[in-house]
Formats: sequence, structure tokens, C-alpha cells
Amino acid sequence: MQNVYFASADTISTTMVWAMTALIKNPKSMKKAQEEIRALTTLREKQMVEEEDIEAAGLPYLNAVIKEALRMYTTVPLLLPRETMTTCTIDGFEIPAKTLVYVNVWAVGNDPLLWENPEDFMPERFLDDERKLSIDLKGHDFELMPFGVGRRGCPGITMALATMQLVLANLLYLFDWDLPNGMKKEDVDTEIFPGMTSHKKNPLCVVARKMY
Ligand code: HEM
Repeated sequence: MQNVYFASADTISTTMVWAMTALIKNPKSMKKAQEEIRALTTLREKQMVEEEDIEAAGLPYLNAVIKEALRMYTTVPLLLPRETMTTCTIDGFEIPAKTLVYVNVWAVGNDPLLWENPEDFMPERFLDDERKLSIDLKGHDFELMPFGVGRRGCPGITMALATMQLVLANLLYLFDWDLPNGMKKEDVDTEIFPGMTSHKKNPLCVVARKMY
């Protein structure tokens, strides 16, 4: 039970810190995500965004923000180790049977052969490109596997995505976000504290201004 708790709370909160970091560093994306949510007609008379609002609207831009944050910062950069059952050849490399294999999903998600300008935060890449539009994070598309693949893939994906949508939607709906003490967006670092989960090394300090 404790393992499931850590697998969920740590990964979800870390991904949300990366998403907010990316949005603070990319004010145009922040504005677009806020406009999408604030335009929801179902929110009139309401204090907060609820799951049913997200379900009705779909919020494609917010979903693209979450995908792009998971691609760029890849909360769990290495999948659980696998062991090869038989000898196999990948890209000309022979891998003997019973070898422990680690898949680096961060490297795949940031590979310039697969992604145009992978170092840029561009949620639009999931909306404008026909091929990338269909990427669903469930492990069917090998260029983006933040939740892993196959029978050992993350069992918490549905809860993770629903939680992140709801929390981020509320943060973006209810508040405008600034940097403190004249800090510039370029000064916000993206240093990683390495581990099974890639945490942001230095805390993200932002100033919230309540909108409603
Ligand atoms: C943004 C949030 C999350 C991310 C990025 C994430 C990512 C991952 C990844 C990459 C794996 C390894 C998959 C593989 O090797 O193929 C994994 C496994 C796992 N995740 Fe998640 N996860 C998240 C949220 C959650 C949540 C919310 C739960 C539970 C409620 C959860 C429970 C687990 C468990 C129990 C495993 C181990 C599965 C096994 O050993 O077969 N995760 N997760």
C-alpha cells in the first residue's frame, strides 16, 4: 500500500511542478491554457473546475501541456528493468538472454530524430501534427512512454491524468502566476535532482494572484 502511495503522490506532484515550471517559462502557453479553461461556459456561477467540466470540454490544450511536460521532463526517466528471455538483436546490437535491460524513456522523448526541436516546450506539437495528435500515453506509441509499456506499465495512469488535469485546470483557472522580486523567466532553472523520479532540484517559487 505504501509503495502505491509513493508511486502516485510523488510522481503526480513532480509532474505538476514541471508543468508549472514549463508554463512560467513559456507565458504564451500559460495564456493559451488559461484562455481555454476560462472560456468554459459550464464554469459560470462556479467557484472551481470540476471533473464534469473537464469531461465536457476535453481541454485539448491542457492535455497537450501535460503530454509535453511528461515528454520534456519525463518524471520517471527509466522504466522498470526488464530481463530478456532469449537472445535478440536491436539496431545491430546482440543482447544475450537473461540481460537486464533499462529503457531510457527520457532519451526517447527528447530524441531529435523523433521530435522537432525537442528542447523547446511546444504543446502545439500534439495538436498541429496529425501523427502526434493520436498519441495517447498508454504505451501504444513508442516515441512517448512516460507511463511505460505493456503488462508492467503504470496501473495508475488514469488516476494520474485525471488528477493532473483537475489540479492544473484549477490552478490556471483561479490564479494568474508571476515570478517573485523581478525575477525573469530565463532565471527559472530546470535542474534535476536525479533519482527514480526526476524531481526539480530547486523549488519553483511563484506568486499567485487570485482571479475570481
Ligand atoms: C504522473 C504520474 C505517474 C507517472 C509518470 C508514472 C510512471 C510510471 C512508470 C514509468 C512506471 C513503470 C512502467 C514500466 O516499466 O513499463 C510506473 C509503474 C507503477 N506505477 Fe506509476 N506513474 C504515475 C502515477 C501513478 C499513480 C497515480 C499510481 C497509483 C495510484 C501509480 C502506481 C504505479 C505502480 C504500482 C507501478 C508498478 C507497476 C508494476 O510493478 O508492474 N503510478 N509508473
